[in-house]
Amino acid sequence: MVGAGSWGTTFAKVLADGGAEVTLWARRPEVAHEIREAHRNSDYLPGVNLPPLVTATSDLGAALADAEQVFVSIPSQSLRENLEAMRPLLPSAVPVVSLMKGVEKSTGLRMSEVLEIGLGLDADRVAVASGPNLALEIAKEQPTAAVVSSSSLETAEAVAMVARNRYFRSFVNTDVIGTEFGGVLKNLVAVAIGIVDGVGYGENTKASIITRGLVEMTDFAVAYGAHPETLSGLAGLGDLIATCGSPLSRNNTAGRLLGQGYGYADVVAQMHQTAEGLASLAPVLALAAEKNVDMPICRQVEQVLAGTLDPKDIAPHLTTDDSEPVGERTTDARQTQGRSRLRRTIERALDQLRHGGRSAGGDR
Ligand SMILES: NC(=O)C1=CN([C@@H]2O[C@H](COP(=O)(O)OP(=O)(O)OC[C@H]3O[C@@H](n4cnc5c(N)ncnc54)[C@H](OP(=O)(O)O)[C@@H]3O)[C@@H](O)[C@H]2O)C=CC1
Ligand SMILES: O=C(CO)COP(=O)(O)O
Repeated sequence: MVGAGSWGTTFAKVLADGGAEVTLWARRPEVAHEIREAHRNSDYLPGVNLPPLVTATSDLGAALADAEQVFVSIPSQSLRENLEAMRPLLPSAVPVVSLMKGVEKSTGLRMSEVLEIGLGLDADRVAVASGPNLALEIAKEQPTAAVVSSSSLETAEAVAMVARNRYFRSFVNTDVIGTEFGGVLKNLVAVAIGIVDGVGYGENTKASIITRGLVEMTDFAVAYGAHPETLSGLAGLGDLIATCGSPLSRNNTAGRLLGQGYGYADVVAQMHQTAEGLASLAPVLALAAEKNVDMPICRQVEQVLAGTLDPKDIAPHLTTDDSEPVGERTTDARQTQGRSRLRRTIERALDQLRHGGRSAGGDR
């Protein structure tokens, strides 16, 4: 496991509780020492005991030596700088799994793409795992589920087999784009919900934004080739509900601070853990513009971050243009939607034929 923050450490526990021997790589020797000697990571998971099958090192080579599967859980914006060191140390032919939920700011690439390029891997060796997975709840062994996705079903199943225990169930699919973008995009909606919480608005506002947020997530991901059912699954709707509903979410927390009137710099200074949504917002909006996908909620979050929108003006009566409510599309828009829905239905049918009657999307 590359990364010993809250998620890397928790996922190491998930794997170990399923019977795997796990070596965590921590960049700080003192973190590795505490995990090795005291079976704790008090910086990130206070009060949680780690199983004996989890050990740790700050030597990347020692962590990767003889690994049968490699999981990566560091902040998305720091992935690229770590790959050069990882590349010569990576055992050949093992799956590499991204647990990260961001896109690279400078390129707009998903984390699986950065792994493929930076480590020189075939897509079939790369998998992503995503779902409603708030680390602290899982570290306390509260039951949940996730999706492991790879363009190779065999790779996804091999990883899911290991990432499974009495409180953690892994489903599989081959819709990497949908699974990965689900995790990225729910963070942006969670920031919006945090802003709403911070302002003091109630459940109607939040439900409207969550529901419309899911539409934005689906429109965006489908425009990039995702299957819409993946966005209704654990990696989309599931994670959206968990992240928007929990004060444990760092994205939600960052939003709440913005809603309470703190500026972007203050929020970043107050966050001691990774809030991926803040860095993913700009590249996601750039990608959305490339495909003509309207993302009014994300745009409003961007304006709040930039200080050009008063947080209390964030609202579900969002418009696609100055006059048009988001959900009530014009006839033209409906016709375009109808056409793209037909195209998606045909693509799905073809995809099902390719996958022996099963769609690549959805959680299985
Ligand atoms: N926490 C959660 O509930 C979940 C998180 N995720 C995703 O997992 C990923 C990691 O997040 P999470 O573990 O929560 O983050 P944390 O902030 O808890 O931990 C970040 C980890 O990455 C290390 N790190 C920071 N900067 C670098 C760097 N430049 N190079 C190498 N290592 C670095 C930190 O080391 P140090 O301690 O030395 O700073 C720490 O071990 C994110 O993409 C997040 O979206 C996904 C599902 C659930
Ligand atoms: O991805 C997560 C839950 O699935 C964690 O969300 P935060 O990064 O907002 O804490």
